[in-house]
Amino acid sequence: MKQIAIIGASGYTGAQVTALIEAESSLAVYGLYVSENSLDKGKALHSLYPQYSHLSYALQPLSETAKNQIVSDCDAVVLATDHAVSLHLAAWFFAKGVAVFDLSGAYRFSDQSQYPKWYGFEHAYPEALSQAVYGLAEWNAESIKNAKLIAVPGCYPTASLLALKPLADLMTPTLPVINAVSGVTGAGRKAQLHTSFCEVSLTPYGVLGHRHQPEIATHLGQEVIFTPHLGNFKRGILATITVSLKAGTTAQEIEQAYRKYEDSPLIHVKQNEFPKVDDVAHTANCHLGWKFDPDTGYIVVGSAIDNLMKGASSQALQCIKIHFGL
Ligand SMILES: NC(=O)C1=CN([C@@H]2O[C@H](COP(=O)(O)OP(=O)(O)OC[C@H]3O[C@@H](n4cnc5c(N)ncnc54)[C@H](OP(=O)(O)O)[C@@H]3O)[C@@H](O)[C@H]2O)C=CC1
Ligand SMILES: CC(=O)N[C@@H](CCC(=O)OP(=O)(O)O)C(=O)O
Repeated sequence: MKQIAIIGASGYTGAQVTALIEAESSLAVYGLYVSENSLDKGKALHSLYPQYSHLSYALQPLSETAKNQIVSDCDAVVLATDHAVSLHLAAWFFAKGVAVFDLSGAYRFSDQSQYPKWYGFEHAYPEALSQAVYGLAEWNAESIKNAKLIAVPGCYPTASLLALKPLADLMTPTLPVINAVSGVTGAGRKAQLHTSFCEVSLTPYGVLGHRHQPEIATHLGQEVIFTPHLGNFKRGILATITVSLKAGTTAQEIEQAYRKYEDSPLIHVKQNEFPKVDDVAHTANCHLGWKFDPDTGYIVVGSAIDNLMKGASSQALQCIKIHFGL
Protein backbone atom coordinates (compact mmCIF):
# COMPACT_ATOMS: atom_id res chain seq x y z
CA MET A 1 0.00 0.00 0.00
CA LYS A 2 1.52 3.33 -1.07
CA GLN A 3 0.99 6.19 1.35
CA ILE A 4 0.11 9.46 -0.36
CA ALA A 5 -0.08 12.94 1.20
CA ILE A 6 -2.24 15.51 -0.61
CA ILE A 7 -1.28 19.15 -0.24
CA GLY A 8 -3.85 21.74 -1.30
CA ALA A 9 -6.57 19.20 -0.57
CA SER A 10 -9.33 21.75 0.02
CA GLY A 11 -9.08 23.02 -3.58
CA TYR A 12 -10.99 21.64 -6.54
CA THR A 13 -8.22 19.39 -7.87
CA GLY A 14 -7.00 18.45 -4.38
CA ALA A 15 -10.43 17.24 -3.26
CA GLN A 16 -10.92 15.39 -6.55
CA VAL A 17 -7.56 13.62 -6.35
CA THR A 18 -8.26 12.69 -2.71
CA ALA A 19 -11.48 10.94 -3.78
CA LEU A 20 -9.64 9.11 -6.58
CA ILE A 21 -6.78 7.94 -4.34
CA GLU A 22 -9.22 6.86 -1.63
CA ALA A 23 -10.97 4.62 -4.17
CA GLU A 24 -7.73 2.79 -5.15
CA SER A 25 -7.05 -0.37 -3.19
CA SER A 26 -3.27 -0.09 -3.65
CA LEU A 27 -3.10 3.53 -2.45
CA ALA A 28 -3.80 5.07 0.95
CA VAL A 29 -4.60 8.69 1.77
CA TYR A 30 -1.95 9.48 4.42
CA GLY A 31 -3.17 12.99 5.16
CA LEU A 32 -4.70 16.14 3.69
CA TYR A 33 -2.99 19.50 4.04
CA VAL A 34 -3.70 23.19 3.52
CA SER A 35 -1.58 26.26 4.25
CA GLU A 36 -0.59 26.94 7.85
CA ASN A 37 -2.96 29.93 8.08
CA SER A 38 -5.78 28.42 6.08
CA LEU A 39 -9.32 29.32 7.13
CA ASP A 40 -10.17 25.66 6.50
CA LYS A 41 -7.57 24.04 8.74
CA GLY A 42 -9.12 21.53 11.12
CA LYS A 43 -12.26 21.10 8.99
CA ALA A 44 -13.25 17.72 7.59
CA LEU A 45 -13.01 17.52 3.79
CA HIS A 46 -16.69 16.50 3.60
CA SER A 47 -17.75 19.68 5.36
CA LEU A 48 -16.42 21.59 2.31
CA TYR A 49 -17.57 18.98 -0.22
CA PRO A 50 -20.73 17.19 1.00
CA GLN A 51 -20.63 15.03 -2.15
CA TYR A 52 -17.60 13.33 -0.59
CA SER A 53 -19.54 12.38 2.54
CA HIS A 54 -17.29 9.32 3.00
CA LEU A 55 -14.14 11.49 3.22
CA SER A 56 -13.92 12.60 6.83
CA TYR A 57 -10.16 13.34 6.80
CA ALA A 58 -9.33 16.61 8.54
CA LEU A 59 -7.48 19.32 6.63
CA GLN A 60 -4.22 19.81 8.50
CA PRO A 61 -1.93 22.83 8.42
CA LEU A 62 1.27 22.12 6.51
CA SER A 63 3.72 22.89 9.32
CA GLU A 64 7.43 21.99 9.28
CA THR A 65 6.59 19.06 11.59
CA ALA A 66 3.90 17.86 9.18
CA LYS A 67 6.33 18.09 6.25
CA ASN A 68 8.93 16.03 8.10
CA GLN A 69 6.30 13.44 9.05
CA ILE A 70 5.29 13.15 5.40
CA VAL A 71 8.93 12.56 4.45
CA SER A 72 9.33 9.75 6.97
CA ASP A 73 5.98 8.03 6.33
CA CYS A 74 4.95 8.65 2.72
CA ASP A 75 5.83 7.23 -0.68
CA ALA A 76 4.56 10.27 -2.55
CA VAL A 77 3.07 13.75 -2.26
CA VAL A 78 0.52 15.26 -4.59
CA LEU A 79 0.81 19.03 -4.82
CA ALA A 80 -2.55 20.54 -5.75
CA THR A 81 -1.25 24.01 -5.04
CA ASP A 82 -0.60 27.22 -6.94
CA HIS A 83 2.53 27.36 -9.15
CA ALA A 84 4.43 29.65 -6.75
CA VAL A 85 3.66 27.33 -3.81
CA SER A 86 4.48 24.12 -5.68
CA LEU A 87 7.77 25.62 -6.87
CA HIS A 88 9.25 25.44 -3.36
CA LEU A 89 7.36 22.42 -1.99
CA ALA A 90 8.24 20.20 -4.96
CA ALA A 91 11.95 20.99 -4.67
CA TRP A 92 11.88 20.42 -0.90
CA PHE A 93 10.13 17.03 -1.04
CA PHE A 94 12.17 15.99 -4.10
CA ALA A 95 15.42 16.73 -2.22
CA LYS A 96 14.17 14.52 0.64
CA GLY A 97 13.58 11.61 -1.76
CA VAL A 98 9.76 11.57 -1.77
CA ALA A 99 8.10 11.12 -5.19
CA VAL A 100 6.33 14.35 -6.16
CA PHE A 101 3.28 14.65 -8.44
CA ASP A 102 2.79 18.36 -9.03
CA LEU A 103 -0.45 19.58 -10.58
CA SER A 104 0.88 23.11 -11.06
CA GLY A 105 2.91 24.53 -13.93
CA ALA A 106 6.07 25.07 -11.86
CA TYR A 107 8.01 22.18 -13.42
CA ARG A 108 6.47 21.80 -16.90
CA PHE A 109 9.24 23.63 -18.81
CA SER A 110 12.75 22.26 -18.62
CA ASP A 111 14.02 25.65 -19.84
CA GLN A 112 14.45 27.85 -16.74
CA SER A 113 14.27 31.05 -18.77
CA GLN A 114 10.55 30.50 -19.54
CA TYR A 115 9.39 30.96 -15.93
CA PRO A 116 9.80 34.73 -15.40
CA LYS A 117 7.76 35.49 -18.52
CA TRP A 118 4.97 32.98 -18.06
CA TYR A 119 4.81 32.46 -14.29
CA GLY A 120 6.32 35.65 -12.92
CA PHE A 121 9.12 33.99 -10.93
CA GLU A 122 12.73 32.96 -11.42
CA HIS A 123 13.04 29.19 -11.14
CA ALA A 124 15.25 28.76 -8.10
CA TYR A 125 15.69 24.96 -8.30
CA PRO A 126 17.64 23.95 -11.42
CA GLU A 127 18.59 20.54 -9.99
CA ALA A 128 14.98 19.51 -9.30
CA LEU A 129 13.87 21.04 -12.61
CA SER A 130 16.45 19.05 -14.57
CA GLN A 131 14.99 15.82 -13.13
CA ALA A 132 11.33 16.70 -13.70
CA VAL A 133 9.36 14.89 -16.40
CA TYR A 134 6.15 15.91 -18.13
CA GLY A 135 3.33 13.63 -17.01
CA LEU A 136 1.34 13.29 -20.23
CA ALA A 137 0.43 9.73 -19.31
CA GLU A 138 -0.30 8.18 -22.73
CA TRP A 139 2.96 9.56 -24.17
CA ASN A 140 5.56 9.60 -21.42
CA ALA A 141 4.97 6.42 -19.42
CA GLU A 142 8.61 5.32 -19.50
CA SER A 143 9.96 8.59 -18.06
CA ILE A 144 7.09 8.79 -15.52
CA LYS A 145 8.16 5.34 -14.29
CA ASN A 146 11.73 6.45 -13.77
CA ALA A 147 11.43 10.02 -12.47
CA LYS A 148 10.67 11.21 -8.93
CA LEU A 149 9.27 14.59 -9.91
CA ILE A 150 6.34 14.50 -12.28
CA ALA A 151 4.88 17.73 -13.65
CA VAL A 152 1.27 16.83 -14.42
CA PRO A 153 0.24 18.76 -17.58
CA GLY A 154 -2.19 21.68 -17.61
CA CYS A 155 -5.81 21.09 -18.60
CA TYR A 156 -5.76 22.85 -21.99
CA PRO A 157 -2.38 21.31 -22.91
CA THR A 158 -3.71 17.82 -22.08
CA ALA A 159 -6.73 18.26 -24.38
CA SER A 160 -4.60 19.86 -27.11
CA LEU A 161 -1.58 17.56 -27.02
CA LEU A 162 -3.66 14.36 -27.00
CA ALA A 163 -5.30 15.60 -30.21
CA LEU A 164 -2.20 16.97 -31.92
CA LYS A 165 0.70 14.69 -31.06
CA PRO A 166 -0.42 11.78 -33.29
CA LEU A 167 -0.49 14.22 -36.24
CA ALA A 168 3.02 15.64 -35.67
CA ASP A 169 4.60 13.93 -38.70
CA LEU A 170 1.73 14.88 -41.01
CA MET A 171 1.61 18.64 -40.30
CA THR A 172 2.77 21.45 -42.58
CA PRO A 173 4.66 24.37 -40.95
CA THR A 174 1.37 26.34 -40.86
CA LEU A 175 0.57 26.90 -37.19
CA PRO A 176 -2.22 24.72 -35.77
CA VAL A 177 -5.04 26.89 -34.40
CA ILE A 178 -6.52 25.80 -31.07
CA ASN A 179 -9.75 27.34 -29.79
CA ALA A 180 -10.71 25.93 -26.42
CA VAL A 181 -13.50 26.53 -23.92
CA SER A 182 -13.15 25.68 -20.24
CA GLY A 183 -15.64 25.41 -17.43
CA VAL A 184 -15.17 27.72 -14.47
CA THR A 185 -13.67 25.12 -12.09
CA GLY A 186 -10.54 25.56 -14.25
CA ALA A 187 -9.90 28.78 -12.35
CA GLY A 188 -9.82 27.08 -8.93
CA ARG A 189 -12.02 27.43 -5.86
CA LYS A 190 -11.05 30.77 -4.43
CA ALA A 191 -13.54 33.55 -5.12
CA GLN A 192 -12.65 36.02 -7.85
CA LEU A 193 -14.92 38.58 -9.48
CA HIS A 194 -14.41 37.33 -13.05
CA THR A 195 -15.41 33.78 -12.10
CA SER A 196 -18.45 34.72 -10.03
CA PHE A 197 -21.82 33.45 -11.33
CA CYS A 198 -23.20 36.74 -12.65
CA GLU A 199 -19.96 37.75 -14.36
CA VAL A 200 -19.24 34.63 -16.44
CA SER A 201 -20.30 34.81 -20.07
CA LEU A 202 -18.57 32.99 -22.94
CA THR A 203 -15.54 35.05 -23.89
CA PRO A 204 -11.90 34.57 -24.91
CA TYR A 205 -9.16 35.50 -22.46
CA GLY A 206 -5.38 35.44 -22.41
CA VAL A 207 -5.43 36.03 -26.17
CA LEU A 208 -1.95 35.57 -27.71
CA GLY A 209 -0.49 35.48 -24.21
CA HIS A 210 -1.71 32.49 -22.21
CA ARG A 211 0.99 30.37 -20.51
CA HIS A 212 -0.48 27.20 -22.01
CA GLN A 213 0.55 28.31 -25.52
CA PRO A 214 4.28 27.76 -24.84
CA GLU A 215 3.47 24.61 -22.82
CA ILE A 216 1.65 23.11 -25.81
CA ALA A 217 4.34 24.29 -28.26
CA THR A 218 7.18 22.91 -26.10
CA HIS A 219 5.66 19.47 -25.75
CA LEU A 220 4.42 19.31 -29.36
CA GLY A 221 7.68 20.59 -30.87
CA GLN A 222 5.79 23.09 -33.03
CA GLU A 223 4.43 26.59 -32.42
CA VAL A 224 0.66 26.93 -32.16
CA ILE A 225 -1.98 29.64 -31.90
CA PHE A 226 -3.99 29.03 -28.74
CA THR A 227 -7.08 30.93 -27.63
CA PRO A 228 -8.78 29.88 -24.39
CA HIS A 229 -12.37 30.84 -23.56
CA LEU A 230 -14.27 30.80 -20.29
CA GLY A 231 -17.72 29.22 -20.60
CA ASN A 232 -20.65 29.33 -18.18
CA PHE A 233 -20.49 25.71 -17.13
CA LYS A 234 -18.72 24.05 -14.24
CA ARG A 235 -16.54 21.25 -15.56
CA GLY A 236 -14.96 20.29 -18.83
CA ILE A 237 -12.89 21.55 -21.73
CA LEU A 238 -13.63 21.38 -25.42
CA ALA A 239 -10.73 22.21 -27.73
CA THR A 240 -11.48 22.60 -31.42
CA ILE A 241 -8.26 22.47 -33.39
CA THR A 242 -7.60 23.24 -37.06
CA VAL A 243 -4.43 21.81 -38.59
CA SER A 244 -2.97 21.99 -42.08
CA LEU A 245 -1.64 18.62 -43.24
CA LYS A 246 0.97 17.92 -45.90
CA ALA A 247 -0.21 17.66 -49.51
CA GLY A 248 -1.29 14.15 -50.38
CA THR A 249 -2.16 13.13 -46.79
CA THR A 250 -4.99 10.61 -46.76
CA ALA A 251 -7.73 9.82 -44.24
CA GLN A 252 -6.17 6.36 -43.91
CA GLU A 253 -2.89 7.90 -42.75
CA ILE A 254 -4.76 9.96 -40.15
CA GLU A 255 -6.62 6.87 -38.95
CA GLN A 256 -3.31 5.08 -38.71
CA ALA A 257 -1.83 7.98 -36.69
CA TYR A 258 -4.69 7.84 -34.15
CA ARG A 259 -4.22 4.07 -33.80
CA LYS A 260 -1.51 5.15 -31.37
CA TYR A 261 -4.39 5.14 -28.85
CA GLU A 262 -5.80 1.68 -29.64
CA ASP A 263 -4.35 0.33 -26.37
CA SER A 264 -5.21 3.45 -24.35
CA PRO A 265 -8.53 2.73 -22.64
CA LEU A 266 -9.19 6.36 -21.72
CA ILE A 267 -8.82 7.82 -25.21
CA HIS A 268 -11.75 7.37 -27.58
CA VAL A 269 -11.30 8.46 -31.18
CA LYS A 270 -14.06 8.89 -33.76
CA GLN A 271 -14.04 10.04 -37.36
CA ASN A 272 -16.64 12.54 -38.59
CA GLU A 273 -18.20 12.79 -35.14
CA PHE A 274 -17.39 15.46 -32.58
CA PRO A 275 -17.13 15.18 -28.81
CA LYS A 276 -19.29 16.87 -26.17
CA VAL A 277 -18.20 18.16 -22.78
CA ASP A 278 -21.10 16.44 -20.99
CA ASP A 279 -19.92 13.04 -22.23
CA VAL A 280 -16.57 13.37 -20.42
CA ALA A 281 -17.51 15.45 -17.35
CA HIS A 282 -16.68 13.54 -14.13
CA THR A 283 -14.75 10.92 -16.12
CA ALA A 284 -11.05 10.26 -16.76
CA ASN A 285 -11.67 9.98 -20.51
CA CYS A 286 -10.59 12.06 -23.46
CA HIS A 287 -12.95 12.01 -26.46
CA LEU A 288 -11.39 12.92 -29.80
CA GLY A 289 -13.29 13.44 -33.06
CA TRP A 290 -11.88 14.49 -36.43
CA LYS A 291 -12.92 15.38 -39.95
CA PHE A 292 -10.53 15.81 -42.86
CA ASP A 293 -10.94 17.71 -46.10
CA PRO A 294 -8.51 16.19 -48.66
CA ASP A 295 -9.14 19.10 -51.07
CA THR A 296 -7.71 21.75 -48.73
CA GLY A 297 -5.56 19.47 -46.57
CA TYR A 298 -7.19 20.81 -43.40
CA ILE A 299 -8.24 18.59 -40.52
CA VAL A 300 -10.44 19.76 -37.66
CA VAL A 301 -10.03 17.79 -34.44
CA GLY A 302 -12.25 18.11 -31.37
CA SER A 303 -10.90 17.10 -27.98
CA ALA A 304 -13.00 16.95 -24.82
CA ILE A 305 -11.84 16.23 -21.28
CA ASP A 306 -12.90 17.04 -17.75
CA ASN A 307 -10.44 19.72 -16.62
CA LEU A 308 -10.43 18.48 -13.02
CA MET A 309 -10.04 14.82 -14.06
CA LYS A 310 -7.95 14.08 -17.17
CA GLY A 311 -6.86 17.74 -17.09
CA ALA A 312 -5.47 17.39 -13.55
CA SER A 313 -6.46 14.81 -10.89
CA SER A 314 -7.15 11.60 -12.80
CA GLN A 315 -4.06 12.21 -14.93
CA ALA A 316 -2.10 12.61 -11.66
CA LEU A 317 -3.57 9.26 -10.56
CA GLN A 318 -2.52 7.69 -13.87
CA CYS A 319 1.01 9.02 -13.29
CA ILE A 320 1.07 7.64 -9.73
CA LYS A 321 -0.04 4.20 -10.95
CA ILE A 322 2.47 4.19 -13.81
CA HIS A 323 5.26 5.35 -11.48
CA PHE A 324 4.62 2.67 -8.87
CA GLY A 325 3.84 -0.05 -11.44
CA LEU A 326 0.28 -0.50 -10.16
N1 LIG B 1 -8.62 23.71 -11.65
C1 LIG B 1 -8.17 23.06 -12.73
O1 LIG B 1 -8.96 22.68 -13.63
C2 LIG B 1 -6.72 22.76 -12.89
C3 LIG B 1 -5.78 23.21 -11.98
N2 LIG B 1 -4.47 22.92 -12.17
C4 LIG B 1 -3.46 23.38 -11.23
O2 LIG B 1 -3.59 22.65 -10.01
C5 LIG B 1 -3.24 23.47 -8.90
C6 LIG B 1 -4.42 23.52 -7.94
O3 LIG B 1 -5.52 24.07 -8.65
P1 LIG B 1 -6.98 24.19 -8.01
O4 LIG B 1 -7.34 22.95 -7.30
O5 LIG B 1 -7.85 24.68 -9.10
O6 LIG B 1 -6.72 25.37 -6.93
P2 LIG B 1 -7.61 25.86 -5.70
O7 LIG B 1 -7.40 27.32 -5.62
O8 LIG B 1 -8.98 25.33 -5.81
O9 LIG B 1 -6.87 25.15 -4.44
C7 LIG B 1 -5.61 25.49 -3.99
C8 LIG B 1 -5.31 24.72 -2.73
O10 LIG B 1 -3.99 25.04 -2.25
C9 LIG B 1 -4.07 25.35 -0.83
N3 LIG B 1 -2.91 26.17 -0.51
C10 LIG B 1 -2.69 27.47 -0.81
N4 LIG B 1 -1.47 27.86 -0.34
C11 LIG B 1 -0.92 26.77 0.25
C12 LIG B 1 0.31 26.55 0.95
N5 LIG B 1 1.21 27.53 1.10
N6 LIG B 1 0.56 25.33 1.46
C13 LIG B 1 -0.36 24.33 1.34
N7 LIG B 1 -1.56 24.49 0.71
C14 LIG B 1 -1.82 25.69 0.17
C15 LIG B 1 -5.44 26.00 -0.72
O11 LIG B 1 -5.93 26.03 0.59
P3 LIG B 1 -5.69 27.29 1.58
O12 LIG B 1 -5.53 28.52 0.72
O13 LIG B 1 -6.91 27.32 2.43
O14 LIG B 1 -4.44 26.97 2.32
C16 LIG B 1 -6.25 25.02 -1.57
O15 LIG B 1 -6.45 23.83 -0.84
C17 LIG B 1 -2.86 24.85 -9.47
O16 LIG B 1 -1.47 24.92 -9.67
C18 LIG B 1 -3.59 24.85 -10.81
O17 LIG B 1 -2.94 25.71 -11.72
C19 LIG B 1 -4.05 22.13 -13.20
C20 LIG B 1 -4.92 21.64 -14.12
C21 LIG B 1 -6.35 21.94 -14.05
C1 LIG C 1 -10.67 28.54 -16.70
C2 LIG C 1 -9.28 28.84 -16.19
O1 LIG C 1 -9.05 29.88 -15.61
N1 LIG C 1 -8.35 27.92 -16.45
C3 LIG C 1 -6.99 28.08 -16.02
C4 LIG C 1 -6.17 26.87 -16.41
C5 LIG C 1 -6.13 25.80 -15.36
C6 LIG C 1 -4.97 24.83 -15.56
O2 LIG C 1 -4.83 23.99 -16.39
O3 LIG C 1 -4.06 24.95 -14.75
P1 LIG C 1 -2.51 25.25 -14.76
O4 LIG C 1 -2.53 26.64 -14.31
O5 LIG C 1 -1.99 24.30 -13.77
O6 LIG C 1 -1.83 25.08 -16.03
C7 LIG C 1 -6.34 29.31 -16.65
O7 LIG C 1 -6.63 29.66 -17.78
O8 LIG C 1 -5.42 29.83 -16.01
